[in-house]
Amino acid sequence: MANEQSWKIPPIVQELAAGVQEPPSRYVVREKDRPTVAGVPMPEPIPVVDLSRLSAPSDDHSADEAAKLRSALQNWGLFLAVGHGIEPDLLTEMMKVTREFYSLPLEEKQKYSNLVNGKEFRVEGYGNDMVIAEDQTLDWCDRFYLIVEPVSQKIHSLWPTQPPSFSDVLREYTVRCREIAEPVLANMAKLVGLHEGYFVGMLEEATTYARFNYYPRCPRPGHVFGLKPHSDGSMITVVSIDDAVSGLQVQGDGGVWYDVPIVPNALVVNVGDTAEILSNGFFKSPVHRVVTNTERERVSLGMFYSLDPETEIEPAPELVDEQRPRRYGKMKAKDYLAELFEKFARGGRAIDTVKI
Ligand SMILES: O=C(O)CCC(=O)C(=O)O
Ligand SMILES: [Fe+2]
Repeated sequence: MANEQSWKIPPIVQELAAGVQEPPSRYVVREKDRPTVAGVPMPEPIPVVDLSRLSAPSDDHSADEAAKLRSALQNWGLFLAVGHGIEPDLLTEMMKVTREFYSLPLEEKQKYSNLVNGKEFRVEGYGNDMVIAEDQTLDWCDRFYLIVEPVSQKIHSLWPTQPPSFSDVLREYTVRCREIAEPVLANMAKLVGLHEGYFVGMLEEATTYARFNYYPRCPRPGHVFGLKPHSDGSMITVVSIDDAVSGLQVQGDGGVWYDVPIVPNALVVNVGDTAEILSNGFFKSPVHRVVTNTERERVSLGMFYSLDPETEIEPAPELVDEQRPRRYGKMKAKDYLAELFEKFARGGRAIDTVKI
């Protein structure tokens, strides 16, 4: 029986997409906000940073690479990481089990639903957007969120038993991804004149979320968002994007949307709102979105390095002075996350609520 709140429980897009010729109206973006599916190629090539060079003992290479990182983070808030040490086989395997998970029958995936008792939304689990308003525009994607670190925060019952290797591959990938995040954060701290361990230290015992995204084919890519424009709430995010199907776009100066190209075995690393706030605006958390296509489904996996829920997010005192007054207020990480979901649902940005 449909009750008055049934709009709060959106359908699984994968199921919906299999049966419709047109996206239902709840997915259709207002005309003025609709995406141009072929984004603009980057005006300059998207920065590629070789992490093996960045971490090499001080020599010319590491200085060159640090300069590239600086310009990438200041101009785009995002770069493609190569030389990151994760073997191509592990990347391939991670994406393979992601696709296999989404190929499972609906009843199997629903065992990990993000709706507690079939109605209360929580971040972790499998499903769709948190719906807070009946007129909210929904995204053309399904997602599966898991806390992967620290072990004490994991919700073990949400770790899928199918495909059988999913959990092992994810555990291995989590360890290896942290080996990427930490040197990037150490270099980011150095770029703003903080000691190397400043940001890394804040992430010890903090929460890392894995978000598996699934974007079904869409009969009208120009009318929907795979993922609406947003910035991530994390400190940084490491994303493994589909190696064959593009769709990720980043907003550059003047509001222009640029396609992020696929570079084999590279990972996308982007700054999140937390790093923007902690750095007092030195780093910019880029607005990005995902567009769909008529031909092929697409998957991606984001690892969101976030602060411990009880920690206050606020500019590092060392980065606030008369020349650079404080640009952001403070908010507990857990409250920021709640704000992020709320704002995301309404198409806004949480960071705007703490800007001074
Ligand atoms: O699918 C992608 O390429 C990006 C996903 C993303 O931006 C996110 O999960 O926050
Ligand atoms: Fe994102």
